[in-house]
Amino acid sequence: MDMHSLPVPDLRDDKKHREKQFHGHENSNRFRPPKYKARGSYVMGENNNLNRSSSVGGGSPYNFNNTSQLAHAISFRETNSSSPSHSLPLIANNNEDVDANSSSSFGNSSHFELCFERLAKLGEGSFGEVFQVRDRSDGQMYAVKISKQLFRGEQYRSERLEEVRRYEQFSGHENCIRFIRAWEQYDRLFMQMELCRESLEQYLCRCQHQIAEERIWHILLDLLRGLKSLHDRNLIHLDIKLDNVLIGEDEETCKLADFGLVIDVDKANSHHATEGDSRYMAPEILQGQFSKAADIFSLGIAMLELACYMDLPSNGPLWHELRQGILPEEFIDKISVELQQVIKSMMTPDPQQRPTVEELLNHPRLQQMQQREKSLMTFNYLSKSFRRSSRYFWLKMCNLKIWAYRYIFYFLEILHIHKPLKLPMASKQTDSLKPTPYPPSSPSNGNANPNPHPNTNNQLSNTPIMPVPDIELQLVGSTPIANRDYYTSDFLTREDAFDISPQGSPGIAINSTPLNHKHRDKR
Ligand SMILES: Nc1ncnc2c1ncn2[C@@H]1O[C@H](COP(=O)(O)OP(=O)(O)OP(=O)(O)O)[C@@H](O)[C@H]1O
Ligand SMILES: [Mg+2]
Repeated sequence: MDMHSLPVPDLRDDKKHREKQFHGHENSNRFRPPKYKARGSYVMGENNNLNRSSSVGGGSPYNFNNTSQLAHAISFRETNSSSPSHSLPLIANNNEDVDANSSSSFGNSSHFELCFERLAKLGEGSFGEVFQVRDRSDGQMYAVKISKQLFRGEQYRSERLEEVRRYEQFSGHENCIRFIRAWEQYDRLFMQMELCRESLEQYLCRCQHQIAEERIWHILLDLLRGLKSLHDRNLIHLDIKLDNVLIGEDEETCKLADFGLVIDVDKANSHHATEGDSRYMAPEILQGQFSKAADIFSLGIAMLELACYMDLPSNGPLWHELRQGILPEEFIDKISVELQQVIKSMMTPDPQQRPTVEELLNHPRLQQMQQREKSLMTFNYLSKSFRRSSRYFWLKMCNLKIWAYRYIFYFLEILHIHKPLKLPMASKQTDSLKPTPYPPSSPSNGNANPNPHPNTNNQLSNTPIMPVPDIELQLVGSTPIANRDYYTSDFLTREDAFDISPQGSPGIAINSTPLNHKHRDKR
């Protein structure tokens, strides 16, 4: 193929595009090259699965027909699936928050305004504006993409709704954007999806040329995985570019987004397919050849832009050189030979010679990374289950300890009932402790004076011998058995608890809860 003979796309120069976009002055139609009209006209994928499940009415601020004023949920999923896509977003109970610019009555506000608080504009493309919103019903943050153009006709509307089908299709994949639901109202399409941190384009502008090569490899791996989920279904993205790759909330995972141009490979060449951004466009697209290899080229050139911080041309001599396998040395030299080779292979002019997604995923470097990820996941899984089982085991042990202590104290209690302690008490008792007098000592045991203290013998002969308070019952009753672990020392080595000498106050002795260490400290 003589690549020199390729026609130069007639596009406006957009050198300042990146800066402008980063600062939010993007002209959204700038990147769209003139539409390539392939043979015949592109017929929208059969739309007979379309479910318009629910609708909410409202007076329109515009003058549309009645049907367009109603909010319709759009979904191509099975009606019995449990996903929320069949339902419209919930209208919050408290509608007072509806922003002042919109009319707050249910009758005049769009469903979007009733359900979401618009916080910021995240970006804009040729088809839609994307806003960061807070869902009034659950307080969570989302992104909502609102189509810019009104549905001019059924064909245009069908094309826009096709994007919903694709979002739904890839929503479950880790490297594709998570889709929540879509609905149409006032001849516009609204798509609610997960909120991402930023696009790769914005990331590149923020980091300048300081993205580590290791990170580039990780991004490539993520995008190849996302792309594989499309190619496995025989679908092609046709609009892979930094702006259509989003970085998730974890600031790590890269996700493919913007499925507006996705098309079935088999239908792509016989129908009216739309090519994407000319800066990322594979050369064969100009001849009307749409294939999976076109996505590989776009991903390759996007990696070149990311790794070498190269401003990609949308036309001109450099545009052609890049499509003839000539990569400017001053840029490509910045990266390792290994990465250079991968990018060059992805940008091979002949689409047949380009590696497939599977072949790229089998690259030794990417294999090694996947292997490392797998071992890390296994390690995380094992350590998680070890932590869980050790927690379970420890709980069981604690329960055993609790039961063991309970039994010990029940046992001690029983022992005490049968053999109560008979120790002398101080002659002066506090009023707060009203001890019951000892029963008269039995002559049979010959223990007329049970008090062994020599200094108190005389006093004791005139005063009744006081009993030992029921210490053990206080111990059991005042211990928060169910709430903590027990240590033998808590119960068994507390001298205070059993300190019933005449000087000691029985009141202190009664306060024998093992947890109360203050008493000991005071002394
Ligand atoms: N879920 C999201 N979270 C955060 N930002 C987003 C999200 N979706 C889109 N954006 C931002 O909005 C921009 C435009 O979104 P999107 O690419 O879907 O619109 P588009 O009109 O289809 O664009 P294009 O011109 O590429 O077809 C993105 O480049 C990105 O910066
Ligand atoms: Mg886009």
